[in-house]
Amino acid sequence: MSDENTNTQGAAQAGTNAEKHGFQAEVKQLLQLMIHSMYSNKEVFARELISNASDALDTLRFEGLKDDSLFEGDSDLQIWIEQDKGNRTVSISDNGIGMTRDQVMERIGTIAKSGTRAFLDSLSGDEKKDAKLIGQFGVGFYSAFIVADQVVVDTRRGGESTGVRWISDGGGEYTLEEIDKPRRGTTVTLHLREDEDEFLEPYRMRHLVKTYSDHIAFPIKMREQLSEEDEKEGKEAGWEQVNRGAPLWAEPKSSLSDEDYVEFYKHTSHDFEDPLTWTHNKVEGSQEYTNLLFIPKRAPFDLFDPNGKAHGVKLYVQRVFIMDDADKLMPRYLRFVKGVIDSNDLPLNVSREILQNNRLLDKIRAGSVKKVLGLIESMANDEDDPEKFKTFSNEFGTVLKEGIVEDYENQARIAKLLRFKTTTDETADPGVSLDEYIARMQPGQEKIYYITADTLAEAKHSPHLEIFKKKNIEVLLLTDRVDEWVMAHMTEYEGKEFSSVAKGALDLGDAESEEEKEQQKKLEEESKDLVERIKEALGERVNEVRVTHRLTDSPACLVADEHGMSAHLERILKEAGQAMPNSAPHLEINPTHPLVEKLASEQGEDEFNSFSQMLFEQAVLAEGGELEDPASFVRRMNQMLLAVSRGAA
Ligand SMILES: Nc1ncnc2c1ncn2[C@@H]1O[C@H](COP(=O)(O)OP(=O)(O)OP(=O)(O)O)[C@@H](O)[C@H]1O
Repeated sequence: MSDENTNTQGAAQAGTNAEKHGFQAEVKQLLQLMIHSMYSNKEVFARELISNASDALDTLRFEGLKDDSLFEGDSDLQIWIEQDKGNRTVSISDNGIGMTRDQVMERIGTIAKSGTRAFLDSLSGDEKKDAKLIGQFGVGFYSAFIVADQVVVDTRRGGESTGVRWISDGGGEYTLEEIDKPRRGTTVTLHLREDEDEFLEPYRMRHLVKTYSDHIAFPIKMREQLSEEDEKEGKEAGWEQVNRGAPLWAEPKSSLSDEDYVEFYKHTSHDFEDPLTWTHNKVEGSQEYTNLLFIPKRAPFDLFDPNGKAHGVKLYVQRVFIMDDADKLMPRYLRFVKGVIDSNDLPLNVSREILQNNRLLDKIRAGSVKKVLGLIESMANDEDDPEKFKTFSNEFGTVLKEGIVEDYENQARIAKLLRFKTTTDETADPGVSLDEYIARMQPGQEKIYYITADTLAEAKHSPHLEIFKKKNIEVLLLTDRVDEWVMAHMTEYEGKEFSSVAKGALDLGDAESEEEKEQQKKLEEESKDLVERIKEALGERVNEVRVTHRLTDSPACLVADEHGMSAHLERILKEAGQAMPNSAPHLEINPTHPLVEKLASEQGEDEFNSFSQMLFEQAVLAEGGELEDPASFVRRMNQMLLAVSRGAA
């Protein structure tokens, strides 16, 4: 067994048939950054390489279910760690699935993750901060270069006749050559850097394995430690298992410590930070399964990248790894959840096709979603430790919102967990809940009001909010990209309807007194002529002109149809390249505003027209919209300024 676990004498020299290849530019940059910013956490290499070995064993066990020949008669799956003081190397070997030459080129030397470039650009140069970010990106195999100045990978895929050797010093190039490799699987040999001799000490590596990889489901073996006597006699050390070697999730909760969970999380998720929280359940009854699900502390950099592939939740059947296609196990809106689900009932020879429409799996998924929502609820209700929910909400609140659309069955539960900035409390961290909103609704107020906009400033200063401010009615300020879409699907909460302040004729219900309603009616009567004249002047640019109910300080604003799209949504869709029919908005005017009074007294036809256009155009701007003909707006504005200054002179 031992003969294969180290592959070189001193620094490895590429053989004569070796080919040189260059790293992808991103890899080069990531390597340099990693070596510098991760140095204070250099021991992560052990966890990362052992995780990769364990994944390779999992894959072999799964593929071997269908193709027994992959095992090549050796189904005793293990990981070996060998230290060689003479050559100053540490090697980590597995008899897992291994890689073909093409796979090596594809997987080591390139980074397939989408958004890598953007990620690298987002690094600040501050080593401490960057270390956290890189950790979240997944340092993986490349972490080997933190402690090694040369890394050699020998690998042979199960069933292939030849192996391949990959050698690199992390400087931008690697060589590849064909080798003879009797044992299937992979050996990664690290030629340690000058000051890294600590990793040659057996107790140091054992400690690392115990600390970080105790619950890897496969035996991790190291050399027995010989007594002085045995050494004198020249006895060769055998192998002994140094980790616990049982899958953590299968053990009873009572025997596990928080450290056990944290260590396991870091392994399965390749996360660098501790998880925020977790839930571990053994479900028995008509279905038997175990789930161990974690919520991370930080959103991955590609959370909103449609091509981003999160590590997500892994499916096991009777402890055998089956797949990590997170979509089947967790809905999209919980894509940040990590961990394992292990079923006792699914057949071991399941294929992805079978899993496509599997009722058992659907039930497991539904049960696991309920557990995750329960976990979030317990954070939200934990008054002793509000920080956790704050972190959760700030990192994942936006994704959770997608659940309103995606998971109708749990909509009410999800809505309860959302937090919003509002006109009453825009500094609340993480925000105001709908329950809090309802508790402070004004007497007579029946609806939950909201406004959507691109930015908080735009939302806050919208003229649509004027009457709400005056009446002390709280309005939710929605500025996430998904908000329009979410609100189209969330019509009510606890029997209270949602209402956009920018849509339809405003009805404040009993929040308005009879007297106010009378006054409004009177104003509408008196302004009939003015409304008609403005409508005539604006023609097709507006749908309807009416006297506002919303404004107290502004002269005019735009309003969308009750059931139509808000101007904000129309803009989002246009920006996304969707062809939009040009739907004209309603213009609401405030006849008590001095500018509108001035307009009403304008006798000249041309002046009235020009003034009306300007009123409309400033309403478009106040809404965050763009003018089709900004130059004409500026011309009209200048004309008016001149007229005013002449009048003043
Ligand atoms: N011991 C191994 N046996 C087989 N394949 C391996 C082994 N180590 C690495 N690989 C392959 O190389 C790929 C890249 O590994 P790397 O550790 O960089 O990234 P990762 O494990 O996919 O994700 P992360 O960046 O989160 O660690 C792996 O996905 C795997 O396909």
